[in-house]
Amino acid sequence: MDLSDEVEVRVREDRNVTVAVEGEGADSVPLDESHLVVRAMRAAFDAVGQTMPGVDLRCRNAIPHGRGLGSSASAIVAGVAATAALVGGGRLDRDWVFQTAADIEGHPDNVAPCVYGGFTISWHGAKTWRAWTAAPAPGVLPIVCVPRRSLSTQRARGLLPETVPHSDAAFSAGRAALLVAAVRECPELLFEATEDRLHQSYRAEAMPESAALVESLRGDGLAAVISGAGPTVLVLYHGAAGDPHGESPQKNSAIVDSIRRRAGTEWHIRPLAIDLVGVRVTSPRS
Ligand SMILES: Nc1ncnc2c1ncn2[C@@H]1O[C@H](COP(=O)(O)OP(=O)(O)O)[C@@H](O)[C@H]1O
Ligand SMILES: N[C@@H](CCOP(=O)(O)O)C(=O)O
Repeated sequence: MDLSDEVEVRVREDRNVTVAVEGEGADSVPLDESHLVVRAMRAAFDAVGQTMPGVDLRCRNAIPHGRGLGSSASAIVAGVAATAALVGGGRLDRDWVFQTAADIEGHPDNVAPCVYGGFTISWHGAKTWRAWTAAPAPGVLPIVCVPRRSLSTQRARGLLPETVPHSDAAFSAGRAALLVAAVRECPELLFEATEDRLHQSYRAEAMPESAALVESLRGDGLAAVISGAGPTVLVLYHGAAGDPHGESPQKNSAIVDSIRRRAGTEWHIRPLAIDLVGVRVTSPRS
């Protein structure tokens, strides 16, 4: 989705590292070596066998933290992409960034869309992280409902059971396959494709308001799910069910207004474009 942080990196003459943060996380993230972008840069320099130079980092953050919108993956990808550009003379090797960032994050779920943009499926192959990317069908509009309260991915993970019933696993495999067809070609199937039996009910106790909003929006026929590990609610909208005209700007704005009314003032409702490019490195500013 088209929601991104910006990290400006200036190489220093000495080995010191400074961090300045504006926007999301400005009052909570550390400003020292433990800052996630610094950690990612250091790990990426280690991976290429080079010593990290001193840098001044300026982070302008737009992605809310701990909301299931992949802020940690974005920070890691920013640090690794900056390193790739510094060691590669400005050239961005996306595949290397993907491998390195997924190693650091420990899974590729959010790193893959950050690096490549679009709709991605990612997994671990025999030896390396793998990703398949494609553009969603025209007119699929993601709408995120972001609550004020955050929830760490670590806590949400802790609520998942070690095992699930075989019937739920089979149901989920079918829905995962259906989701690919729905996002790529048949958005009218998005509602059924987003039925979940793998994580939402287990995590509901940690985010009851999100679980209630998902249920209420799905009651209206909207394809609402928990985004990532939560607590953001994501709606994948594509016109009203049975409407032959599909989406339109007016209808999109009407649906956003209706979600706003339903969710209430505790939620920030944002329609987001789909970014098909992924991480970008721009030339040094003068
Ligand atoms: N831009 C950033 N800069 C520094 N640290 C970050 C940044 N984004 C995320 N983090 C770290 O990652 C944590 C959130 O990660 P996580 O719980 O996985 O949630 P999310 O769904 O937002 O990725 C934050 O509390 C912070 O420690
Ligand atoms: N899909 C994974 C990872 C979610 O990460 P997040 O940072 O988007 O919350 C999961 O559900 O655990």
